[in-house]
Amino acid sequence: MAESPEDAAPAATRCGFVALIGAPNVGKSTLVNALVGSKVTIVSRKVQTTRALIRGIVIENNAQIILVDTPGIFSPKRRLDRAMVSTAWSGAHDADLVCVLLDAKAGIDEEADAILTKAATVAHKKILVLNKIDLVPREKLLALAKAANERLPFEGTFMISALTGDGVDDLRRTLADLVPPGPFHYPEDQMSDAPMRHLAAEITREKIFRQLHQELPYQSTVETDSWTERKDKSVRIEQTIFVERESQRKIVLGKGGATIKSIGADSRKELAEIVGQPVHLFLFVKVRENWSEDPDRYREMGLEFPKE
Ligand SMILES: Nc1nc2c(ncn2[C@@H]2O[C@H](COP(=O)(O)OP(=O)(O)OP(=O)(O)O)[C@@H](O)[C@H]2O)c(=O)[nH]1
Repeated sequence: MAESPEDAAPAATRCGFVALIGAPNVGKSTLVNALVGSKVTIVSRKVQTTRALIRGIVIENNAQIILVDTPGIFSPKRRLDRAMVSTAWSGAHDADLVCVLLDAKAGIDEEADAILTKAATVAHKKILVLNKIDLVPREKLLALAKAANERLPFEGTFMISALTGDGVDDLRRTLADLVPPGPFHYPEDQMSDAPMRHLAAEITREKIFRQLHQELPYQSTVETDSWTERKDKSVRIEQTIFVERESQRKIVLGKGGATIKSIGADSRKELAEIVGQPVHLFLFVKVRENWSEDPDRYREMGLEFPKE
């Protein structure tokens, strides 16, 4: 976590880390985007798209809220999955405040049940956030809020729709009140400390997800190799997509390179919007057997490499 001298800001400011904890697909990334008001993490219909901790930063009144968007929590089987889960929980233990998100439509299902049990072991203040209220009648929400509050003590319960923005302002104000007093950790104009290279890799990965619907996306990763600002105010970005097998490389390339071309075009368009300047994107596809067992790839994604 960033350090700044105690006297760097007036005493009236507040600043803290808020971890979002919830089952895959509960809407954490959508909520981060709604709270921050600009796209900082990728959103996909497929589960477990968020692999690393990506923070969004919000200023509300005199408070700086640093959001830690954790990977979805689920029962880990593969090594990569275990890394994601332990990263998620270490985010919760390091934070000043924890938001436990429940999908209002799904209610307390098996996954939510496991999360509530584990959340009870986190010592920090916790807030219950029932998301997707646009999909559920009011009576059901009240019953769910009651059931969850009976499981563990929450500082407050919020019923929101991260998608429509309903209730999000209220939640933001409360988070601002609850983070501890202290100086800002980040410059005020900084929306996300996720390095642009990482965000750029996430965007390309999102396009791979969208275009290749089978098993493949889970066995691929993207790294940004270079990011060069050019004299004509455009930026040249080179990225490598790693897959595990030659057959997968062929799928990513597509017939005559059609698939990779289309992935690149989509990604380039979105990157240009985000950076606000023309982007030249170069994508390479490499086979790296067992990349999901390679500690270096984990470091690139901001994850700890689990020992077993
Ligand atoms: N109807 C409705 N859909 C929502 C809401 N919030 C999120 N969603 C949808 O739920 C899906 C999952 O949202 P994400 O934000 O990617 O979920 P996540 O928890 O970050 O998922 P992981 O990264 O897999 O952990 C997306 O299709 C969102 O559009 C909401 O308030 N209402």
